[in-house]
Amino acid sequence: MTRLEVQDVTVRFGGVTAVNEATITADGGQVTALIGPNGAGKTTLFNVITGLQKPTAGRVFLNGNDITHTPTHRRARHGIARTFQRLEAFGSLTVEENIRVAADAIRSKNAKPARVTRELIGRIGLERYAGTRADAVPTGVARLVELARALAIDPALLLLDEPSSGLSEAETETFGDLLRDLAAQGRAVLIVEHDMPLIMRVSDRIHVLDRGILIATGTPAEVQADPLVRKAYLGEDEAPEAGPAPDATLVMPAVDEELPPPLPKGGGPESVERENGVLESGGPESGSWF
Ligand SMILES: Nc1ncnc2c1ncn2[C@@H]1O[C@H](COP(=O)(O)OP(=O)(O)OP(=O)(O)O)[C@@H](O)[C@H]1O
Repeated sequence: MTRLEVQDVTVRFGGVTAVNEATITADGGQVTALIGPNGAGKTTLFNVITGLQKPTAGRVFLNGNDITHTPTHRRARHGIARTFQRLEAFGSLTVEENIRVAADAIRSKNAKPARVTRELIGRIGLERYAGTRADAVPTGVARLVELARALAIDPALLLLDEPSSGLSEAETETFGDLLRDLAAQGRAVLIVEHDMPLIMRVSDRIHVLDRGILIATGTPAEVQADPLVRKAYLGEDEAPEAGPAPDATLVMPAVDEELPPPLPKGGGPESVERENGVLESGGPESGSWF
């Protein structure tokens, strides 16, 4: 079974310590979440796992093998796939062609790229957009194209960076089910996401980063009841006294009351946002967490 281990990873950018001795794991068959406020170091840690960012210190292991210095393209061959916060699909290619390009990369595994592409289009529900240019589809659909492209290499470890931004409520619901299915297939799914109801619903385990430091790891209920996490959510002055673990379903409304409401979910086709031809994530830019 797949196992990712990130051990004591530190990343410094000049005087900024983006990640500070963080240790996290992600296992096959599970959805693992990495959450934290803006600037907590989540994307930096993803970059370390995929090889885009060299850690200042610490190591990364996949199935016990040290991949800390393995180049990004070789990590992909080892079964690590990733989607980005800022969408990366080829705008001038159709949705189908985008997926096909990725599927072509696994020829060596004896899978037929055309069949893989067709199956993914059906499975992710992209039939309607298969012939549409990727730069002409709604943001939510573009996110699903990213996911399909990542799945085309049949990854053992799937890293998703804010995959639900731009999805409508209904699309998010379906997306959550899809994540559970992917884990049920034995994949390790590691997700960075600001949509807390989604995270609490789909995650087996959650790691919480705050200013580069791992402050908690546990089940959704454990993490929501953790005094340090609640302090990070509510701010220094508003943190409640540490008390008995509240029921997970009770925590969310309480937290919502304390913070500004989250940005609304993208509304499907109407939520397309583009800048210089690049599809935007539409993700939350505010400092609010829940
Ligand atoms: N290339 C870089 N050079 C300098 N500082 C950086 C760089 N990349 C990230 N940082 C800083 O490192 C810290 C962590 O950033 P990171 O993007 O990893 O956080 P994040 O948790 O993913 O935030 P968000 O939720 O907003 O995406 C921030 O203070 C950020 O400004």
